[in-house]
Amino acid sequence: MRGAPTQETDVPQAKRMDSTGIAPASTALHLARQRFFEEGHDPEGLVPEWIARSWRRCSALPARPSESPEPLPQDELFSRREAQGRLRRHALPELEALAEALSPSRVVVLLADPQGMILDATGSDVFMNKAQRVALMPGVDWSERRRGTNAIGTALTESSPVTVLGPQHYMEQNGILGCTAAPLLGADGQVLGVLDVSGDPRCIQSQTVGLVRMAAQMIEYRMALDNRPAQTELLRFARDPALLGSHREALLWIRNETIVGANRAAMRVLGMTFEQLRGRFVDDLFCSLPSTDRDRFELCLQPWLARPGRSASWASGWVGGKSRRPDGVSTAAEERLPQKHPAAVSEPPIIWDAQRDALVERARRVLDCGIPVLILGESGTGKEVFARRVHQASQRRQGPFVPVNCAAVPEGLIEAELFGYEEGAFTGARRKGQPGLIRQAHGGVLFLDEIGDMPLPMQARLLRVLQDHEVKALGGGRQQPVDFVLMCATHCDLQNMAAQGSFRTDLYYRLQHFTAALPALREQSDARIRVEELLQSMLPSRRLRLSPQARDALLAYAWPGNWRQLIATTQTLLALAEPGSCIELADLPEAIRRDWHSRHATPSTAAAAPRASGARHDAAGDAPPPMALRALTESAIQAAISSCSGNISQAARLLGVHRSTLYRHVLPNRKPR
Ligand SMILES: Nc1ncnc2c1ncn2[C@@H]1O[C@H](COP(=O)(O)OP(=O)(O)OP(=O)(O)O)[C@@H](O)[C@H]1O
Repeated sequence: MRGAPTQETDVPQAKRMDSTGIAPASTALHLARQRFFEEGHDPEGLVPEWIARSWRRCSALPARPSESPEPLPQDELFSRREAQGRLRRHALPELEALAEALSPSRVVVLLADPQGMILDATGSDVFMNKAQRVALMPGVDWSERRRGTNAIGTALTESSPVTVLGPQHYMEQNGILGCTAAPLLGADGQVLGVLDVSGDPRCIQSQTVGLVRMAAQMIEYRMALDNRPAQTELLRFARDPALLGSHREALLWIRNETIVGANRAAMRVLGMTFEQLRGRFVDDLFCSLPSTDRDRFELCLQPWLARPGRSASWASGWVGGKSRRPDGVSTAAEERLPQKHPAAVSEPPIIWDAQRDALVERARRVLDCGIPVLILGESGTGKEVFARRVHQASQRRQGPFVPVNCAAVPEGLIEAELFGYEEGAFTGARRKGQPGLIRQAHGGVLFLDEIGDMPLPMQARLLRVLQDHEVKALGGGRQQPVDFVLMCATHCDLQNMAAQGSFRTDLYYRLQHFTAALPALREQSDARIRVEELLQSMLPSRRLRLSPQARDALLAYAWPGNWRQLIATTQTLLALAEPGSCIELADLPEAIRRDWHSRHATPSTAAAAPRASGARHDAAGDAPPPMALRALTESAIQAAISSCSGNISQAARLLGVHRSTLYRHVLPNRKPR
């Protein structure tokens, strides 16, 4: 059974937390644990009701949840990810934006499939390492059956957002976690997956809970619009016309005048559950419906639905299916609103200029002659966006564009991923073998991102493929001809790496014929104009304004994460602000506020600034600045990287951490792929 549209009761629970952790609730909680686990008494009244329900369910399980679950083998995890391609396509950008918004906290953002299997994780590597100790990582099943009461599993079972803090977890070992999760629901009421933020229990604040729910709503909205069931019409409505076209608009799917689907916003606006809505005639709910597919219409609620405080009229619009014109003339499906509210629904705009166009054109000419293109630039400068534009402009635009992030593929798997493998090539190989990404790029472009991180033996194999235009899969088989052009990207100094022996010189000479260097945002003389352009194209969709101070802070900020950081920040501001409101300096992320304060500091404001931005401040004024530890870490990392001539894998070995951990430090805004 699908529950009420939202389970708000867990927010106050999170709110009750103070800076010492779960203290206010802890006495009752420990008493509840003792009574339940040692004396067998029901915990009702001592813990939130969904925790009590879950503990009861877990104690009735035939087998105790596992304390040390083994993660799935890599290839099985790949298959599970492949099976959830659509979910991941819509959810991963939100995971990234959430991790960005929560980055100062020690949290990880997780995506799990409808069975509770964690597919993806991104966020603080400090907490990621801790989470791995309790197997909170991709490839592990966090259903209630396997891991007892926990936010992912319990949200799935309850079909409702839940927060589980510290000892509320069924298993004692999971008491180090604070987790808040929201199930991702399809229009037909099916659970499509779960979005979760986990961290130290003190990091799970009511703001975290709100952000997770908002991100879940955003994912559900994108998925809903991406997959309208056949023969249905979509009625879009909202209490406030400004919400039309945003992820907060209500959606009802209607077939033959009957409701067959609804999103969470529709359930909330109408005050009905999915079960109460499904099968109902749409005329039962509304006195009048739009007679055409106009995008603005005063919609009137049936008197039986009207309640004090519930407004009876909304703006609305129809999409697709048969037209509701009075003359009964049918029209083809029309997706009108997304075009009218582009920034709210569609991807953020790409800001381009004539200079980049000229660079694309030069790269296109080179690519069309079969010569590799090397793109240089810091993380987030748009190297992949650029590569895709070159591909789209090239003669190979009908062929595939296959991106591979060499830094994100585990070292042991990169060979199989790239070159493919034959049936039974190694333990855990998929039964039918796999063609490999190089062969998938046949007729198109292979884009190797972070080529500087490709292991040396792989570089030798890649070079052979580039020379022979043939590829041979692991585990035997014959050489197969391949026709692709290579585009590569890196933020490393490949020439220096080649001189130091950590990158093959012959491969370097093969790649460096044409390089396109993309400047960091802060290096562009017209950066302020570019940032303004992006803000101008995203903010009006929600009728948002910027206070002069907020505008100045955003325009003057150096954006170390470049476009990626700028977009994630703007999307978070859009998500959090009320439509029609004015964004103030205080609404901006701490780093941007701090930067603004440091530039506008007078002797007296300098002392007040950190306090205003919420940072800790020592009364004596001689405490180390809050960033000292991070600065120390960064300088140790930079020293290790330079002593290894930019080779991340070597630097990671030197520091005794995994290279993906190092990448997260060097490129804090990397996207998972
Ligand atoms: N010119 C641009 N205008 C607006 N958004 C952009 C622009 N270039 C890139 N972006 C956005 O910034 C984000 C990062 O882009 P992209 O992945 O191309 O960067 P990258 O340099 O390849 O990063 P990395 O090296 O970390 O893989 C994406 O969300 C992309 O849409």
